Amino acid sequence: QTMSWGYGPDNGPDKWATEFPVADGERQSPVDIVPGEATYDESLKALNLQYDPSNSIDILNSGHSFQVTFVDDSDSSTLKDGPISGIYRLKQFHFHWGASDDRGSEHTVAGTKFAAELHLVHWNTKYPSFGDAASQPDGLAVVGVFLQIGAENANLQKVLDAFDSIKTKGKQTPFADFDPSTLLPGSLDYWTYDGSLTTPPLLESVTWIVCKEPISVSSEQMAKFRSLLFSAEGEAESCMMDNYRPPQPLKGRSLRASFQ
Ligand SMILES: NS(=O)(=O)c1ccc(C(=O)NCc2cccc(O)c2)cc1
Ligand SMILES: [Zn+2]
Repeated sequence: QTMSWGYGPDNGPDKWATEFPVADGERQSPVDIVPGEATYDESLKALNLQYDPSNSIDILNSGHSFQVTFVDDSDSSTLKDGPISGIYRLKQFHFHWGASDDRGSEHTVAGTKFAAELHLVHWNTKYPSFGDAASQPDGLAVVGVFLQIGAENANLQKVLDAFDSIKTKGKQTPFADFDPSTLLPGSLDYWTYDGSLTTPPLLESVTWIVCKEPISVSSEQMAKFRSLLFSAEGEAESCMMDNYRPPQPLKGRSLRASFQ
């Protein structure tokens, strides 16, 4: 019985290719973003993110991260413009983080690791559902935001305050009226490239949009992230940390910048 994927020595990123051969594919994520190698593209539009806080439903410990899930049966929380065409709906947001403040992000910037990375996951409404979109080359668009150690982030704290009721894998609790735009940086300058999901099934269906400006998180708040468990209730406790995939080869892909 093959163990399910995770981030440990026996089931972590170096082992994923066995069950998910696309792990060695041509458009895998994350990547190391080298600003000097990005091409400024003046045709790239500004990101148009319109989120309705009433669409937030619940917060879940998925066993790999935690996620806040949104109602996506209408165009009330959407991503438009930027590098994409059409309308993409917000499905969920989640994070990746480290066992210590010196690592945790998936994308890196000229080798620099941030303490954590936020992913806002959207799907292309030209397809009937997230699941259908996830298997299409233009099916998904994920906005990535780096978290850098600094001042406490009051907006992020609202998410962390829900952690006591989702400590173990599979637990979820209502999480209403949360506006994810409060987690966006002041500038929406971004890098963009064609990539994949950063966890199995690693589908090569993601237009990545990584914001240049980080948001802040305090060291104490990062400790709260690490209070979650990978393990389910009744299992041997395993702290949720280092749930990030390291950068993958760019393999000739173009990396564009929306800014000079
Ligand atoms: N870290 S990431 O943003 O690349 C990411 C976003 C979403 C997912 C995800 O939704 N996984 C579950 C899934 C994947 C494909 C089809 C499905 O129905 C569900 C995984 C990774
Ligand atoms: Zn992610």
